[in-house]
Amino acid sequence: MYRAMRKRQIKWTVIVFILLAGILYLGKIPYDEILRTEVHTRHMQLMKTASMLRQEKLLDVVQDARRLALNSGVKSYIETPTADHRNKMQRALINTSNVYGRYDQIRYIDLQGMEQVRVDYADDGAYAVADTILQSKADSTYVTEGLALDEDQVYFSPIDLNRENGTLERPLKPVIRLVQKVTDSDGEPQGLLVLNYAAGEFLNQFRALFPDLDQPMLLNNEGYWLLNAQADKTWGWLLGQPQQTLGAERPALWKKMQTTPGQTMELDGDLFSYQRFDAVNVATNGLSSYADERKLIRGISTSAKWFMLVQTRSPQWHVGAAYLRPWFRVFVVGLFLMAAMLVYFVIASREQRRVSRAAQRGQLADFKDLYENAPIGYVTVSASGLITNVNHMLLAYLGYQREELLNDCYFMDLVDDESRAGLEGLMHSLGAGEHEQYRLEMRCKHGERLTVLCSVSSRLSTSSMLTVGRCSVQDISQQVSLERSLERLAYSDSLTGLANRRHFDELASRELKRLQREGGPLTALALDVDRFKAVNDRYGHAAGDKVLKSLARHGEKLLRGTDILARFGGEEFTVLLPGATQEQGRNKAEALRQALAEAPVTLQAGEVIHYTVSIGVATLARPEETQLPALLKRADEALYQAKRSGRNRVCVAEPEC
Ligand SMILES: Nc1nc2c(ncn2[C@@H]2O[C@H](COP(=O)(O)OP(=O)(O)OP(=O)(O)O)[C@@H](O)[C@H]2O)c(=O)[nH]1
Repeated sequence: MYRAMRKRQIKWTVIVFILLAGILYLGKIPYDEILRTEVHTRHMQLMKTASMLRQEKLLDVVQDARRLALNSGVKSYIETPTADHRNKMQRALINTSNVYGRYDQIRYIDLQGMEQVRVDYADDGAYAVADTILQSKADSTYVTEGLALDEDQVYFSPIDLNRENGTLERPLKPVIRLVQKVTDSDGEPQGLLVLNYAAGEFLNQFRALFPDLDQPMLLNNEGYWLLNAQADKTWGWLLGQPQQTLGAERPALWKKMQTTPGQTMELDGDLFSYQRFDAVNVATNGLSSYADERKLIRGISTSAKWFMLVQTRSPQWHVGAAYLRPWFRVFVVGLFLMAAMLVYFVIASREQRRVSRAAQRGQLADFKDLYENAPIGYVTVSASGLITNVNHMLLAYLGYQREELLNDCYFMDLVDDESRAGLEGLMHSLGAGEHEQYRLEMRCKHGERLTVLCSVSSRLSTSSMLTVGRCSVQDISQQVSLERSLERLAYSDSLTGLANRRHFDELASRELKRLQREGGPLTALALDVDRFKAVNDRYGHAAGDKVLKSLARHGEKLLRGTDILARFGGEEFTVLLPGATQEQGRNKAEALRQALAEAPVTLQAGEVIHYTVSIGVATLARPEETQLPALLKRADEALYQAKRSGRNRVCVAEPEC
């Protein structure tokens, strides 16, 4: 049994563990979705901020160029290109470079593409380079584009790395060239202002916007990295590494970025968010004061189309997840332990209940068996005495079918009126919860009576009201019959059935007490068969017995109900006549003598035995119990006197003094 229980416990523990794991896993899915959404929201917010930052930076550069174009030093050289005015222009350019610190170079290039003034920015400040290293930039795209500008337009070059004399400057210096056309007071174009914006500033600020959990990247329109945590992947098209593109590394992502507006996607467990940088959307970024400027910016919509890409690696995007915290792991272990304990206790208690129910069923079956097949009768009654159950033996006792009694018959209806008192006592004991025994006469179906011994037991409610009563019913008819036989044997003469000496003494004592209370005389007769020995001798002992029985029957007939006739032994009989005076006693004795003398006994052989009796009579006028032996003695003496006087006669004893 315990092994089966252990197996069930293990089986259910495994099932509950699988269910719990399933629930936790299912709970993790939406939870991860929330985390993804949080990361996505953060990515989007930061990219929006970055977009605004970029826009702000570019428009600041435009503003700087505009201001510089209006600078008096610049203007004076344009109007009158003297050496003095050139110095003024140089100072203006140096000034601007120093004030903002974000221009690697600021140049003034004439309409032929020749550098007229060039101010470089170094760690210790801006300075004008020597005239000897000024170069012609007529072949540069930005010069061509600049010369084609309308008035008030500016041109932004694509981002590039700065070169010195044709070779890339180290460390790498990302640069965006801004070209502003300048005109004289007549509106005639005179040259170009070219500001090399050191974009490293912006790239660093862009990077600093994002927390360490995220890896922000910038890519140009062709998928080359401008910014990447792995620096060796950047500027591939300028460093002779054309394969270093996002398109080569993650084709699916790159394709998605080109076809779908900004969104988040998960690749190999990492979360990616991307967004296109689009200068045309300046107004939507809240920089409405610059809204008009965008119309004036040329080239930005194509050459400066970048992509922002933010990657948050798998461990990072759920780094704050509750299920990675130590307390959650403790909670889960606790949960599983509790589940295991719960399974253990539930199954143990179910097993205990099962065992207990089986035991109860066994007990109930035993009880039913004992009840139904008991060798004595059982009857169960409700509070009103209605029979609700009865066993086989009681049905056999009474001769009923079960359906004749069940729920249709009251126990009282089965008890004889003679036992009313016993029945009342029985019902009282049932109601009081007493265990008592009652001897009752029950009525059988066909009218016979059955003497039974009923033992009662009952179940009471909490308010001491009878709920169920039960009686065990034992048939004691045989016992009662035996008792009566024994009683007869103990109190009667076995030959004649008359009272024996013992019974006579009891009956006489009772009568004496009554007479003492009520008053009245008492007469005793002593009766003896005359020459009985001769009867025995002549006809045999059996014939003598027949004579004695005949005498007893005739004597009983002649006497009153209150008179007591007893055989003391042999052929001697005694009669007690309560309330009879001496005269009445003598008359009764005489009547008895005559009747017996006239009642001979006929034997089977046809012989007739005539016999006579002698009777002695003695009377007590005021009897007392102690006087009985003396009374009987006096009657005996009178009997002897009758014998001596010739027999077949009545003699009366002298009254006592
Ligand atoms: N058949 C029979 N005889 C009995 C019984 N009890 C005593 N007897 C006999 O009764 C006889 C009594 O005889 P006795 O005492 O001599 O007296 P009797 O013959 O009647 O003579 P008297 O009394 O003097 O008239 C004896 O023979 C006993 O054996 C009995 O129960 N049945």
